[in-house]
Amino acid sequence: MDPATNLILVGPMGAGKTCVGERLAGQCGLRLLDLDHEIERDAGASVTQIFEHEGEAGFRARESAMLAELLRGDGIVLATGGGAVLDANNRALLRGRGFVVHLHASVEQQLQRLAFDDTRPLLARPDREDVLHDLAAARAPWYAEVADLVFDTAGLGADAAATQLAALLAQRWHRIGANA
Ligand SMILES: Nc1ncnc2c1ncn2[C@@H]1O[C@H](COP(=O)(O)OP(=O)(O)O)[C@@H](O)[C@H]1O
Ligand SMILES: O=C(O)C1=C[C@@H](OP(=O)(O)O)[C@@H](O)[C@H](O)C1
Ligand SMILES: [Mg+2]
Repeated sequence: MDPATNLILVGPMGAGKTCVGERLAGQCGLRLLDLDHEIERDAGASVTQIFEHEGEAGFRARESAMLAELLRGDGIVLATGGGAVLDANNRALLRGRGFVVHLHASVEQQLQRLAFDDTRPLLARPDREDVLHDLAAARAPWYAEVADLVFDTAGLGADAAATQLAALLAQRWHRIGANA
């Protein structure tokens, strides 16, 4: 962890990286960048379209390249995608370029939050619950490897999660140059 730099959110689909990240950035006076949104902007295509045309491997290559580009800068809140921790180089970059928060959500919460979502290609199948359990088991070591802090969003709406996380970060994240 480099205390001088960025705040990075990792965790599974539906944990709230994007929506809690937006609120948190506002509270911390930082800019939110969302890795998926930046990939989509750069590609001129949605994540789903990229998966369709280039496969998951194509998406992962774009994800690694964009992650490296975004983490060249300082002073951002970065909401990653759930699979950004799969690649060892990505994990080294995450650890080296920011304070990493693992936003945790249970599979039950993920299923509820994403019940009507059709923008996540890995969940475009009937056995979503099995997929989410398998991904959680496979990725748990990678989230643990990169995380400086684990924050469980259970029972908290996005606003409350951001407020509580901001309070925790004021104690735990010693950002050089920050007033807090
Ligand atoms: N703490 C929360 N409480 C209730 N709903 C949430 C919470 N966090 C996220 N959501 C909802 O879950 C969905 C996915 O959130 P999102 O921020 O896109 O997750 P991620 O980026 O981690 O995949 C959105 O509809 C969002 O409003
Ligand atoms: O878990 C994953 O592998 C993915 C998570 C998604 O982002 P969110 O975690 O923001 O949903 C997105 O990057 C893509 O659909 C793949
Ligand atoms: Mg997201």
